[in-house]
Amino acid sequence: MRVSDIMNTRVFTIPPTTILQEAAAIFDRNRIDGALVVDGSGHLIGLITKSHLIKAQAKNQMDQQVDAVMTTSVFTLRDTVSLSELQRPNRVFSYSVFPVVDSENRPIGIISRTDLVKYLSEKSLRLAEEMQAVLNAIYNGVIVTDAEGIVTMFNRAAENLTGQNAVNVIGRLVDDVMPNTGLRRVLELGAPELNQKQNLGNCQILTNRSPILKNNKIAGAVAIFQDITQLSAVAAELEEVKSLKSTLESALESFFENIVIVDKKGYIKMMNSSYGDYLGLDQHDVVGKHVTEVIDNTRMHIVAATGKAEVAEVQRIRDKDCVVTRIPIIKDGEVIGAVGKSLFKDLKDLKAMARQMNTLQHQLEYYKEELRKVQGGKFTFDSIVGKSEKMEWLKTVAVKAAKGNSTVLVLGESGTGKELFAHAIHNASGRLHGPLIKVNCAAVPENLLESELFGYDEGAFTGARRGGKPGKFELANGGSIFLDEIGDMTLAMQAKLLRVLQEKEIERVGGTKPVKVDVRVIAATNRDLEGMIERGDFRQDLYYRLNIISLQIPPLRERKEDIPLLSSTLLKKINNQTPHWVEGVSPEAMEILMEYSWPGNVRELENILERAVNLMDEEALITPDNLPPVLKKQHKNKDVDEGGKHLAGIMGDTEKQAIYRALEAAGGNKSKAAQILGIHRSGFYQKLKKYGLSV
Ligand SMILES: Nc1ncnc2c1ncn2[C@@H]1O[C@H](COP(=O)(O)OP(=O)(O)OP(=O)(O)O)[C@@H](O)[C@H]1O
Repeated sequence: MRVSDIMNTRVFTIPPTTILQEAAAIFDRNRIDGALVVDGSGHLIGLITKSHLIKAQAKNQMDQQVDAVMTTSVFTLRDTVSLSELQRPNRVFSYSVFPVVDSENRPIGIISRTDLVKYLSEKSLRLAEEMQAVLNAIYNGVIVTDAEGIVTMFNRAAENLTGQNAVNVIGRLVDDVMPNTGLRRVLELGAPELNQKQNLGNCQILTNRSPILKNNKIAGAVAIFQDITQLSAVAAELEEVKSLKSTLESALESFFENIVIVDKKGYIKMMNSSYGDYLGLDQHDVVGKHVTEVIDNTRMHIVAATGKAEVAEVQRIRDKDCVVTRIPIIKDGEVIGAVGKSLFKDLKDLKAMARQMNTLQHQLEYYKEELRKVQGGKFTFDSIVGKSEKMEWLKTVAVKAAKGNSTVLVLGESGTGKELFAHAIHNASGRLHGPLIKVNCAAVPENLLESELFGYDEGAFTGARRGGKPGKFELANGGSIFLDEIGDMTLAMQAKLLRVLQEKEIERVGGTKPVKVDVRVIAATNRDLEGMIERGDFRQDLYYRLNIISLQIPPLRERKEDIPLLSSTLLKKINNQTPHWVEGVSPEAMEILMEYSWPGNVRELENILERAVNLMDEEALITPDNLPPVLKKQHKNKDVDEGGKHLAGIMGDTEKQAIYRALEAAGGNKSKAAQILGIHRSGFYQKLKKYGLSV
């Protein structure tokens, strides 16, 4: 607003030569308090007021001219001067009237102090209203107090944020209505407090508090605050995203595989250091480059464009065939990029891993098998390989024998599979859920065998365990006991065993009362029990007890037709324990195996195959080279004989067959077989030995 809008237009001007007496008359006549003094050209040269006249009258100077008392440093207001200027200089208020002049300094009006005050108070009211409107319009809460801490301003945002009504707050001590504003402290210390976080109900606010200074004195305090709950949530989310990103980056870094991530246009967003190292590039330098510029034969940009995954593809990178997988990254149903990883940086790695896995798989199978063995007789008749007539017949007899409860005596040379039969019998019997306890009578020291078999009571002997110890018979209760190498038992032990078989009860060493046991006995030996009886080394009565059902397992040389099937079954077992996987036996090697006499029977066959597999590198079939010299030597001798078998050979074969048939007819009883053949028992034994036959 301009001065002319509010000025008083009644302008009284008088020349400087006017006598004061006259001037007083003009003032009275026109009821004015002052007049402007102008020169002959009408220019303002001063101001004379009633107070000038009063002072001159007191000094008896009323006959003097106006210019003697007028104020010359008069404050003139040009019409063009904005009223806002009037608020600044304090001296404005030291006069009761002020001249308003034009650009030529000619008075065009007068403005009184009363007008100015009136105007200024109206203006400040308007200003206050405007300010309130502005404050209400802003999003930040504003609380203003005076120097006493009385709230003078409280905007709408402050109302919303605090839940308080301005009407209830303004005019009251800030501490009474809002104890946490901190404004009292600001008033006391005069120091601003900026960026202060504080909780307000469920919100979090950020406040700036400052003192309001007037003439270097604290005239009040203001707090400006805003709700940063959402901002905090966003910041927290951002923190989370940041930490997730760094976790992801470290995860990718920790992978041994090469990993690259591209955006939908195929520009690299991330590459792990493993990939960078592999390419011989700095992983950070490649970010932002198109993937085709960085990785040979890449299809990452295609996958990012088509959204179609490509799994386990071979890609030549840096002159090596790598196995790579490319997966599109899909967000909200849209492909936004692709991640690629090369699992094997060289196909050779894949092969090595396949080999390793194969080995592990085989080892697993092996240990499973071993565990099965430890846990009990898990071999069944299906585990006994053999399609020869002799083996088929033996298995049929054994299956029948298994169903009953009678003692079974398994006879046969070492390595023929006696233990296998013992397991199979147990598992085919009604006792299969009970234990199968094995005792190798030859392996346990003679003096310990009794306590091993029957257990001992506490204090039975020095060093006996407290509480005693159950023997194998007690442990086998409800199941079967496999007494291996029974022919190696002393006569004294034989007597004790016989008693157990008869009484079906045992007596612990040092024990006083017998313990009933329900155990089926399966005994085995490779020794000639009948011959031992004759020599007085084995009790006949025990033999009869054991020999209720006897199974004579033929040696391998008498069932060579089983060799191919046995070989392939045993090879599978061996493969599970060795790093190589051998398919089978070559026809040439098989010919040698078929010719060999196999004194060690199936166990020997197993050992020879295992030896061969261990000597092999990558070959799939066992060849004659992989077999031990002793086998090949026998083969050569046979070749030499092949040209013409001399009579002794033919006679030997015939004799061997006759002995075998006699044994069969006698049900394995050697004395009877000798009788059938009409020869003496001792001569019969010699022939058995000569031809490697066993009962
Ligand atoms: N018919 C068969 N089928 C499969 N494997 C067999 C067969 N016969 C024997 N074997 C295997 O040959 C090895 C020797 O078998 P086993 O221990 O049963 O013989 P054994 O007659 O009890 O020997 P020993 O008298 O020396 O104790 C074992 O590894 C067994 O699994």
